[in-house]
Parts: sequence; C-alpha cells; structure tokens
Amino acid sequence: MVHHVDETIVQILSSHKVFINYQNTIRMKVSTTPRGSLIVFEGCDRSGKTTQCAKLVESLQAQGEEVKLMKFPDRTTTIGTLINNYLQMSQELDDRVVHLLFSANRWEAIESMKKTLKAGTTLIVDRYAFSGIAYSAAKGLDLEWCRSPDIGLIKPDKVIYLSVNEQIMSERANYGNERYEKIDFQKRVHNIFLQLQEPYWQNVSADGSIDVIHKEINTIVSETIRDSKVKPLLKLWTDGEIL
Ligand SMILES: Nc1ncnc2c1ncn2[C@@H]1O[C@H](COP(=O)(O)OP(=O)(O)OP(=O)(O)O)[C@@H](O)[C@H]1O
Ligand SMILES: Cc1cn([C@H]2C[C@H](O)[C@@H](COP(=O)(O)O)O2)c(=O)[nH]c1=O
Repeated sequence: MVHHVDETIVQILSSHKVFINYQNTIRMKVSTTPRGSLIVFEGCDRSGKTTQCAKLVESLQAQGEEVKLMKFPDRTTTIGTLINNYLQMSQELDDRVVHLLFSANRWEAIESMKKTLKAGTTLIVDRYAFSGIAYSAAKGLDLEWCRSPDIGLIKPDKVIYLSVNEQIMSERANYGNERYEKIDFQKRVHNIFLQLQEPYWQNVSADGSIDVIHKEINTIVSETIRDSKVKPLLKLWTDGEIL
C-alpha cells in the first residue's frame, strides 16, 4: 500500500493504466502497452501522399517508434482486385457498387488495424474513408449516403490533408492514367474534402519541396503520437469506443 503518492508519479502511473484510488493507494495494476496512433493522409491524386507517408515511416522508425504503413485501396485482396480493374478502366461498375467495394476494402482490414494499434504500433494510412466520400460525392452521389458504410471504422487521431494546386498536380508523373485523374473532377473532390474537415484534421500546403513538407508533417505527427498514447480508440462518426 502506498500513501500520499506524488502528483507526478500519479500522472506517470495513470498513463500506464495504473490507477490510484481516492486514498492515494494503488488500486489496480493493468500492464497494457500504450496504444499506437492512427495517422491518415488524404488529398487529391498526385498531392504527394505516398511520398510523404514513406518519408514519415522512415523518420519515425529512426526515432525508435513502432510504425506500419497501410494504403487504401488495398489492391492485393479479392475486393481490391475489382477496385483496381475499375480504376484502370478495364471494368465498369455502378457508382454505388464501387463505393461499397471501397468501403468493404477498409472493413476487411479493421481487425488487423485494431490489433496493430492496440499492440502499440502507429499506423500511417495512405487514404481512408474520407477519400471514399470525396470521390463518390464528386460523381454526384449523396454525401451522407456515401458516409454511411464507413460509420464505425476506427477514428483517426489525425488526418493530414495535403493540398496542392490542381495544375501542379496534373503535371506530375503519370497523371491521367487512372479513372479520376482529370483536373475538373479533382477540383470537385478537393471541395468535398474541405466540407469533410473536422477538428482532428490538419491542412498542409504541399506545393513546396518534399523535405520542407516532411518537416512540417513530422512535427505534427510526433505531437499526435505523444498525445494519443493514453486516449481511447474511438469509432468514426459515431459514439463509442473500439474495444
Ligand atoms: N512536393 C513535391 N514536389 C514535387 N514533386 C512531388 C512532390 N511530392 C511528390 N512529388 C512527385 O509527384 C508524384 C506523385 O507523388 P505521390 O505518388 O507521392 O502522390 P500521391 O498523392 O500518393 O498520388 P496518388 O494519390 O495519385 O497515388 C511522384 O512522382 C512524386 O515524386
Ligand atoms: C480509398 C479510395 C480511393 N478512391 C480513389 C482515389 C484515387 O483516384 C484512387 C486510388 O488511387 P491511389 O493512387 O491508389 O491512391 O481511388 C476512391 O474513389 N474511393 C476510396 O474510398
């Protein structure tokens, strides 16, 4: 039994889920690992997401963080293969069908994401549910209809939105090869992304050099990882904790 535990010690212990009761005695000790953070990158095509995700993973690893990179769509699964064929225009699908496939492609990853985060590994994710809404709503589908299949996924700790001038993006390598890579369509996508922003979003202007953008992102993400360690994992767009 411990009496009159110092405030600093109380804070350190509670961040590791060791609780002190009202008499300042140690009540319970559950030795759980602090969780990893869910960091999502969003933006239009060729805004630099993949480049920045790779640099971030490299620098976090160099700082000693456990970190894993993921990407949506994950084109390696059966659902991902259908999506890939659609994006490369070798297959036509109804807009609603492909929207639901993109969402299903995220749901098929949820158990592994949950396990990874709970084990203390930070996930860096290249596109998530916000792309799902932005691209489908830009085709004219109802925005709230587009949101509904992704309700209950894991809520990100931070969404980093990379914004780049559409003309600059269109001049980047291989632009135009896939279905959505047209300037007017990307402008509509960008406007919908702006409507989706919530307090946990951070806009980063990505017109500048790769290294300058990386430095800004690194600062944002280091703070997020530090702050989210003791927060519960929440569900996206609905109340509740991910158990
Ligand atoms: N800040 C930058 N300045 C100049 N070129 C860049 C910058 N960031 C990325 N690029 C280049 O632009 C191209 C697209 O970058 P990247 O693949 O990272 O974008 P993306 O957002 O992941 O694209 P997509 O969503 O279309 O797959 C690449 O050739 C990359 O080297
Ligand atoms: C996740 C997701 C993506 N899209 C669109 C956005 C891009 O045009 C492609 C994916 O391209 P990437 O180079 O692999 O990033 O798919 C979408 O329409 N809906 C989604 O949910």
